[in-house]
Amino acid sequence: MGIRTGDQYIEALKSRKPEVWLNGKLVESIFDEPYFQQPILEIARLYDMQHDPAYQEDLTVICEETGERMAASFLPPRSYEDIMKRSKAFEVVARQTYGLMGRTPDFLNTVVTSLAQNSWFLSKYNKDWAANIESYYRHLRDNDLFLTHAIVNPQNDRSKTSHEQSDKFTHLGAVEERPEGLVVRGAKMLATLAALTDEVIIYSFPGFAPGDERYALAFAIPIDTKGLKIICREPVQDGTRSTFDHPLASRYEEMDALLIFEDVVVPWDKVFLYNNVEAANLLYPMTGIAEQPAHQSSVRGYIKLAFAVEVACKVADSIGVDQYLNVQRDLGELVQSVEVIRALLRTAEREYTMTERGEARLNPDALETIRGMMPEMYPRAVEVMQTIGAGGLLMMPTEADFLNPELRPSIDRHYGGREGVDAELRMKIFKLAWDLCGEAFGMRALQYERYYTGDPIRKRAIFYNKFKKQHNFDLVNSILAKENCLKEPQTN
Ligand SMILES: Cc1cc2nc3c(=O)[nH]c(=O)nc-3n(C[C@H](O)[C@H](O)[C@H](O)COP(=O)(O)OP(=O)(O)OC[C@H]3O[C@@H](n4cnc5c(N)ncnc54)[C@H](O)[C@@H]3O)c2cc1C
Repeated sequence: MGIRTGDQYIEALKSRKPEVWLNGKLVESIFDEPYFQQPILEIARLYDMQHDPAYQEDLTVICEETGERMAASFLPPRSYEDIMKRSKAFEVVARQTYGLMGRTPDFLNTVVTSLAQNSWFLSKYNKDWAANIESYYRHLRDNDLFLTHAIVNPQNDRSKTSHEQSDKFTHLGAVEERPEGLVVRGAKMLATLAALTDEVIIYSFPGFAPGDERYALAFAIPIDTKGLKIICREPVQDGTRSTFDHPLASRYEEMDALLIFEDVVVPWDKVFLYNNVEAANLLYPMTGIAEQPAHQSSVRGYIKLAFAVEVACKVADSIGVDQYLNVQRDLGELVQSVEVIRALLRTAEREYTMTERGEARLNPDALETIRGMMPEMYPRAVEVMQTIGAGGLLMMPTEADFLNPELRPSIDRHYGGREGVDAELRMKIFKLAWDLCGEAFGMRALQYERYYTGDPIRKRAIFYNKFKKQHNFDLVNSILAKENCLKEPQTN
């Protein structure tokens, strides 16, 4: 089939009925559910862009195997040109959603592409796993499917591993092997956009201990597979909020969910890893699933940060406070943080290396530095926005007030900004800012930057430990090696 249109994506959504729970109710029709409608249209728009002559060259490439167009995120990177082709595609998608939708289809396309490109690693343990991921990659690519993923065990008791939890199926694990497939039971988090996707892929961060064999799993299934329960978090919008009042929250709500597997049968040809703690722990370091998705998320994060910084600058300019030194200092800091991320991204792309098997991998240190800095830089941008917007963020009336002819003269008189910024423009700017720095939507977007790629604290500690192991400390060693003799005291 090749690249899908938005309509084809929506038709697929309408054709199935996954078990999605929202606000205590089973969702009857995903497409007709008001909470989901606008985000569905945003995703559909991304599929349509693949067919739009204005974007097609940036977003798609011709598949060598099929001769059809495919999303550029399915292109296995084998050169600098491939890296930059993908980078451009990630950026076009990110710009469309202002970086606020983190789990657009391109994200997991890169995960499956990197797993398939490195199937040699799985074949060391089981030839079928390698063949399964390769054919899954083709299935995903050729049908242009939309995936969610859940790779983290719910918190429950973090001081214990999976097999030590009081219930052995609190965390997702294998129950039994049957001829038709592997039966799995338990929960996994935090599947963003799960209700709106076609399929889900499960794998895990490293960290399995002996005894955790049943939890060492990787597989994929359609989102409407029997026994898969999707429980959504409390929504941040209800589908009726005005785009004037909530220009971002009303459009880009990415619903997160807990996935509970109630004796779900995973066909054997969709199992990529099972019952092998060593393979599960090495999956990240050996297959590039850290780097390829990190490329997508770095580009997206860069756009999101750049957007937040632009909003902060507009807030300051609209009320004339950016003439003050302290405000200029804060905004200058934010602009520099965008430049830091941009520079790191370009470094990661330029300083790629080729693996023995021909994969072009971005510089992992630069990518990890982006992932280490963003959890501080993005919240800082939000904090500066709150500080500069101050009380003004809390006095904005609604679209209904604005449209009321009785109120309008007062609004026009009292809600304007500096000269040249009328009440409508100022309200629009401040409402953008409020969605980012006050609304639940904005707090979720902030929490996303902190945690979407794992715990930033432990990730930074891992980064330091790797540095210590691999770095030769030649600068300091060279001075230590010099003969810095203590001078003998001069005697006359
Ligand atoms: C908005 C959002 C969207 C997300 N989307 C997805 C998604 O689509 N798919 C997906 O799979 N995941 C997703 N995630 C989940 C994300 O991967 C996890 O939140 C992240 O890995 C952190 O894990 P945790 O939330 O369980 O925190 P925990 O690991 O439980 O950490 C909680 C706190 O305890 C500390 N802590 C916990 N364990 C230890 C330890 N062993 N040593 C030292 N300190 C410890 C941490 O430092 C942290 O401060 C999303 C998260 C967010 C916030």
